[in-house]
Amino acid sequence: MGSITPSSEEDLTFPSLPPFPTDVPTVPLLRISLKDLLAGSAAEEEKLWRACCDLGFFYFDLRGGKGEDEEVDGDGLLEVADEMFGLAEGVFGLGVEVKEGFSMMGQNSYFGYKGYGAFKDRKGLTDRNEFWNVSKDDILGIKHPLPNPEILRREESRAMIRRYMLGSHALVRLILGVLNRRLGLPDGTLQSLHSLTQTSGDQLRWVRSPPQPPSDRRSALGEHTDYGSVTILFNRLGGLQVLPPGSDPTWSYVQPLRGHCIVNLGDAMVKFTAGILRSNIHRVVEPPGEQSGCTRVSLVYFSRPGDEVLLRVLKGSGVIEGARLREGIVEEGEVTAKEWILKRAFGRAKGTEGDRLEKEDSGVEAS
Ligand SMILES: O=C(O)CCC(=O)C(=O)O
Ligand SMILES: [Fe+2]
Repeated sequence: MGSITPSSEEDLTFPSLPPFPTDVPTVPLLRISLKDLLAGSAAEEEKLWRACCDLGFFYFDLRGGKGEDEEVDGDGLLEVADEMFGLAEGVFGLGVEVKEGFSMMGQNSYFGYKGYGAFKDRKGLTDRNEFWNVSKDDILGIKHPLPNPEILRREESRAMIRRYMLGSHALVRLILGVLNRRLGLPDGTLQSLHSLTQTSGDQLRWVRSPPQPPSDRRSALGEHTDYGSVTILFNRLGGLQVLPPGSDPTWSYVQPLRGHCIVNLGDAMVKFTAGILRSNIHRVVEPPGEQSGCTRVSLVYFSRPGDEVLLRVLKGSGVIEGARLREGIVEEGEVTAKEWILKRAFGRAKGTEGDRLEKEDSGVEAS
């Protein structure tokens, strides 16, 4: 695994942070240019398709990418993502007791706060992160507002989060549009399963992991596949690792690149396409090298199918039907996205079997 070698005129580092080391294994994710994709580049579309089939992870270069309808706005999203990192400081800076008052466990809800060490991995080891989930349906007024601390009830915070969610969702729709075409599905199929106005488990998450004692280090966030559809991730410090497919896989870092987000597919896309698309195992460990002394915060948008969407192989595409037959997938029973998300989310809280993929079980925790 080489390291990312940007073309010489590009500086994709984060000047205010210690550098990402050059001597650790990294995954050479494909870099897709939003600008070129929007301009209709067939080569860019082909790269996106390959990345989604082969690894299920890619970099999306957001710089200068603006759609005609103004919904997709790469620079606008980069800007609001920056502001969202600022808001995260205020949210995590609240006292532990305040934060615990919004615990997702206490509320038996998937939204709100998860305290440091509240989840266990399969080996029973507790995590080394705290996170906060905010519901898209709350922010867009599709459901009534959930309990939130004052900092997240402020209209300026809600407006910022709304912009961030709309911007991320616009990217998701663009990606789904390309995949829909390549899969030969009837026009708009994937987009309609991920409509903004439907109730869904879509959410943002901030994840925060403080430095760990050198003598006692472990994953900050255990290995898992995401269980939704498309994840849009903003990283600044290293720590995210992917286990690439292959006979002798090595956990490899994803080097954060300024101006880019990281996109990965979740298990719902694998289900819908009978395994044509890939959701890859990943985890978060301490930032590498000189970065290990820093507190790591990441910003994630998880898009998921609408609550009532059935998690099953999609009809209407010969390509998908061929894959279903090849894989011998016979579907029994019906699971809605809502049921599936709750099962996967709370399986994880307990570190139980409930949190695993079924047939395509990768034997790992899900996120
Ligand atoms: O923090 C990251 O970079 C990744 C987070 C993640 O994988 C998750 O929350 O599912
Ligand atoms: Fe994840």
